[in-house]
Amino acid sequence: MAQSDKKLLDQINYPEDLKKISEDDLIQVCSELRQEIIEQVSNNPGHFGASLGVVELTVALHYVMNTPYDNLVWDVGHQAYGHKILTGRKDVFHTNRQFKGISGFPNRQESEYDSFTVGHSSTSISAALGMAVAAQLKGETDRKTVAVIGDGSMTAGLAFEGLNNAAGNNADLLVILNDNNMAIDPNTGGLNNYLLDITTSQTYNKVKNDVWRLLGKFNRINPNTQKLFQKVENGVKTILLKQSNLFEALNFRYFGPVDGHDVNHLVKVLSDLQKIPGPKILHCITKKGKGFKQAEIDQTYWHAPGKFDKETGEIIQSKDNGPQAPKFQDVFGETLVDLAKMNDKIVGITPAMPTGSSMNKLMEAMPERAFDVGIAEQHAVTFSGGLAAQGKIPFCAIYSSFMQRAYDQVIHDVALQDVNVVFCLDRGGLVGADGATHHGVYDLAFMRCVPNLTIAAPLNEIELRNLMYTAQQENMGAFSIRYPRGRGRIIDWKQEFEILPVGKGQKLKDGDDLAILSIGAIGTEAIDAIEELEKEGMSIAHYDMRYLKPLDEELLHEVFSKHNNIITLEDGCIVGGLGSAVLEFMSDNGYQSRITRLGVPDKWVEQGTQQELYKECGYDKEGIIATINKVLAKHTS
Ligand SMILES: Cc1ncc(C[n+]2csc(CCOP(=O)(O)OP(=O)(O)O)c2C)c(N)n1
Ligand SMILES: CC(=O)[C@@H](O)[C@H](O)COP(=O)(O)O
Ligand SMILES: [Mg+2]
Repeated sequence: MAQSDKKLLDQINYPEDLKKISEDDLIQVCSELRQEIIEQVSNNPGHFGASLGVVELTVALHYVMNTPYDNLVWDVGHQAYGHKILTGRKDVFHTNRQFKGISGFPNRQESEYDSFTVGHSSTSISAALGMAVAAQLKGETDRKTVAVIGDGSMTAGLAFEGLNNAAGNNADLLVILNDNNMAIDPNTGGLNNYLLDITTSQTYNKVKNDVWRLLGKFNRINPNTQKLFQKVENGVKTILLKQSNLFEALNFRYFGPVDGHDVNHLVKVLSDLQKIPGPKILHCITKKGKGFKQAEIDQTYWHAPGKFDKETGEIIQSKDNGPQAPKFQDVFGETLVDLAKMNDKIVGITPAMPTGSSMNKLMEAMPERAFDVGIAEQHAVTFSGGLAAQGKIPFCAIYSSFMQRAYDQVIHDVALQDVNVVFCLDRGGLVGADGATHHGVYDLAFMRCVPNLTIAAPLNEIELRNLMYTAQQENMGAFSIRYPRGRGRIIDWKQEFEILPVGKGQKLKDGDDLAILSIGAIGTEAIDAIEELEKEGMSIAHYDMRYLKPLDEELLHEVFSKHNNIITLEDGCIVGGLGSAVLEFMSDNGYQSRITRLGVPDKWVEQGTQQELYKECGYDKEGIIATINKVLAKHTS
């Protein structure tokens, strides 16, 4: 049997095992944990740089805290791989993000060490505060609560709502600000500049050192002299306030910045902070990708790389199967640049996803007309509303699942204003390995009930391009276009622009036995299914609705007058989307066909490849064929 090179990590399955290791050996534990993450993720891709950056913090936290009794809340959770490995999941970590495997994010259903299910950013402070207050109410005075939040996630309004509330109620909460000066792309905005300032300012650091010296003394002195300490500390605090420390001004005690890669120092600091009650913040400076050269250099790429060689860092390319169709996000990015050249009213907005959404293409081509507003979906939408109120045409690109956070802004600050904002909802539908927190399956349903909003979903890349072209025509109002994660099928997609009339779908093919009504790119699964069934002599009609709102009623009258059996197909929740809209149409118009709805059932769908998940939900090619056969077997005899 091969000798393990992880002698210490091999002995650790749970934090109680970690606690048996001597402080002197913690550096070695960190090195082995880092190596484990590198080996696992090189072979089974996932989030990488963020977990490498918090190895020392993770080890120190589990060394000092009494988890799971103490609550440890990770923000986003993409950095929690080390946490998972140290809390009972080392042996199953190779199934990370896979179908029926473990989740890529902390998940309450998966482990008692995951105190909160996460995936969307900036929830940690509010959730941790809730836990700290609950502990207070239950009289659990010994129970500690820690939130770990990145500098990127700290830019969201929700994080500040949590800070504001925490400061007002004096609960025992430690917020660890993991500052690596990066989001997925470089972090932006005033807070980012502020954090850089307090990290580098000489005067500030002198005051900080005084605080640490006092803290050291505090641990050695007896309780009777603590009052004296507090007096001195209040004096220091006043100086800090004079330095305009934002967190101090919010009534948090601010400590740091500290080196987030010095595990022994972190253990000491965290132990010290456990003795200080009330809301406090520890500012840790870390490097995203720490310990893997390439990941430290190109931090955006290595946020979530594909497979790579764990020794050399070389990316392992998938087999070359000839020219590939583009990713939908790239069709969006390139088309936006083309349109912005033609129409000078167009501007682009992304909440912290320039690379993921391909807004970076407009940022490169026309930097003055593209805005990365930080992780701030609500602001991104209202900011777009303001731009549009002054005659601009904002293309606001947001992942469908993150748009959930900005629902009121869609209604109140765009639709109600009657302005021309184009929402480009990327990752619409099941997204795959990110799982339940990230599936973009609700937008069709939650957008459909908003008045004054046009809702479209392209069948393919050419339609995406043309819908974007259509949406920026005069007086189009609020317009939402959703498209999936990944690639389409059309290689030659850059064709002449064409207007796709609002509220008009298309008949893709005639047929007698049954009709499929689909919306969006999932329609290609129906195309494949129909092709297969035609070989067996079946005749299936297929309509691509293209617009969910307004619905193409003319087309629907045609469908209902010809067909008794209709299947609706959408890569979205079955409650409230296309299927529901078609049922409403049928009822309103007195038709009596049989409608079978295919889409995401009313339950949580976990992680897997997109194909595995389409299958699980019954709307991959085989699932569609099975449904057609079932419907026809039941109703044609
Ligand atoms: C509401 C929401 N918007 C966007 C994202 C996408 N996202 C995931 S991680 C991340 C960057 C987070 O930056 P930071 O908190 O600094 O963590 P780091 O990756 O630097 O460790 C973003 C934008 C998300 N998960 N949730
Ligand atoms: C953690 C997080 O929210 C992002 O990193 C997300 O996983 C990105 O998804 P894509 O890979 O689809 O860009
Ligand atoms: Mg960061």
